[in-house]
Amino acid sequence: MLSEVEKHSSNRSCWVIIQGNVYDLTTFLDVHPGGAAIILKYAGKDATAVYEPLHPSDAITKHLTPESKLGPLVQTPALSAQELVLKKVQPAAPLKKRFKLSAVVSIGDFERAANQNLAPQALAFIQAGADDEAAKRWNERSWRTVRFRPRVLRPVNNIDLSTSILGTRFSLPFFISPAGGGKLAHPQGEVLMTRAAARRNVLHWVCNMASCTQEEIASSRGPDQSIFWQIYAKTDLTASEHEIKLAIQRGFKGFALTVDAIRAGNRERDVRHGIEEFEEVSEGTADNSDDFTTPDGGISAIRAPVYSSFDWDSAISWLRSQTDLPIAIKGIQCWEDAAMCMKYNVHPWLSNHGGRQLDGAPSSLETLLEIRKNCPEILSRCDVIVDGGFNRGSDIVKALALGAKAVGIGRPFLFALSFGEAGISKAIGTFKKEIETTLALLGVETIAQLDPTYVDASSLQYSQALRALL
Ligand code: HEM
Ligand SMILES: Cc1cc2nc3c(=O)[nH]c(=O)nc-3n(C[C@H](O)[C@H](O)[C@H](O)COP(=O)(O)O)c2cc1C
Repeated sequence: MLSEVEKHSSNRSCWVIIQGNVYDLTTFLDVHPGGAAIILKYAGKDATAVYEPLHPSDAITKHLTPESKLGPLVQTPALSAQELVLKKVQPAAPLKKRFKLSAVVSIGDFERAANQNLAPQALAFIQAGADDEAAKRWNERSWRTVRFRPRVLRPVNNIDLSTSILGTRFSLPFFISPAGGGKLAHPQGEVLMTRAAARRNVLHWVCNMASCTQEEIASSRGPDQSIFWQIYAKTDLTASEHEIKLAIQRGFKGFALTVDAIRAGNRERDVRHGIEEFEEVSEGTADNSDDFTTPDGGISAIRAPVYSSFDWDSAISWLRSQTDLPIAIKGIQCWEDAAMCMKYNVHPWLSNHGGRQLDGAPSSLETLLEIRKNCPEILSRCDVIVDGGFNRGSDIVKALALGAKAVGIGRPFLFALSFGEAGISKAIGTFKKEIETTLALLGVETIAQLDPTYVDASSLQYSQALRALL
């Protein structure tokens, strides 16, 4: 049990969890080639995320006695990750003033509200992008470089936003993107997203790192509600196979394999949170200039290791051996990989993970335009999904006009979740209203009527040069 491990957190008794097993490293501390101090930092905790990149795979068998292995951690992985995440969030000080839902006017206001209402560490985890967060900023700004070419004197009476995503019909062309840590925003977590999605007939593409279990989410579904499941392939592929099997039994109607995160991105906003940067200096203060240890990776570091040996052939045949349901590959960042999706009969999901993985990655707009230029048939043969930086309905319309089938929304819905189900519902309604207004002002009534003539993306090339300054 995790609570038992936590009791052994000193040099008198030092237990550490690595890859799901508990080790007693007390006697190993003095002979550890990396020194005792670094291990003691993780005493009583899970050190897998920091251990793995630093050690050869046979380090444990070579350097530890068999008795050091106390056994597997008795707990489901989903629960232990969740417990760890929630433990890391310092309780927010009681709020004197809370941002109220009725004051939210735009999607951006949900982030302003979250800044006020959420615990700072939860906020840092959700907001974080990789490195200097340039990709995260560019995601949003790149869409702003596209302008519309409205048509006038066209009858616009009934606007219909319904569309199909991977073969299932939904009322709106955007969806709740898979994003872990819902309970950081609201104690009930992702089930509230599922419920709000049911009311609005919007897709909730559930994340396998969700803080609610697959079962809780599946059973909170409304009648006839279709939800999809996103997976990371875990190093233990049989665990992922089991998860997919259960998802199929529980009625999930589509899958995504996320491929842009075989390592966790360097999310410094998350890592920096809570670090005390200054220390009192007095004569005799120890010189610690050779202390090369860095703070643990914040909440982002708490995740199961991802299987990193797939190539296209093995990944798709593995997925196909598990399910016949439609599959999207999430994290496509160039037209060549989108063409691979088409070749393998899966759907490309153009995403840079909200700028959380590789800073310098293209925004989904750039990848979409690459596809239009180099291999436009992808757009007719696959459902091309895009995400990253969408916080205006008008930007969603730009993506649809350029050939995207649906748009994923990540952070805005996490911020909205801080208001519970009502917040999610209001966020969906806000996007919907903005899309309807945009379509009316463009002179179209349905998504099918949109095409690239309604937008002009030519100024993107000039803005690209400015990206470095963002
Ligand atoms: C399961 C117990 C562990 C064993 C058997 C072990 C073994 C080793 C070995 C053999 C090395 C030398 C690697 C090399 O030179 O290639 C090493 C280095 C190191 N280990 Fe561990 N280790 C353990 C746990 C940990 C933990 C929990 C941490 C915490 C983060 C850690 C952090 C480090 C660091 C920072 C280095 C130095 C890496 C470098 O110099 O680049 N180790 N360890
Ligand atoms: C806090 C957070 C957690 C996320 N967790 C996952 C995840 O577990 N799996 C995944 O495929 N994508 C994950 N994403 C990425 C989102 O699915 C999506 O690609 C991204 O958030 C879109 O960018 P946006 O936040 O600007 O809308 C996460 C994003 C955030 C912000």
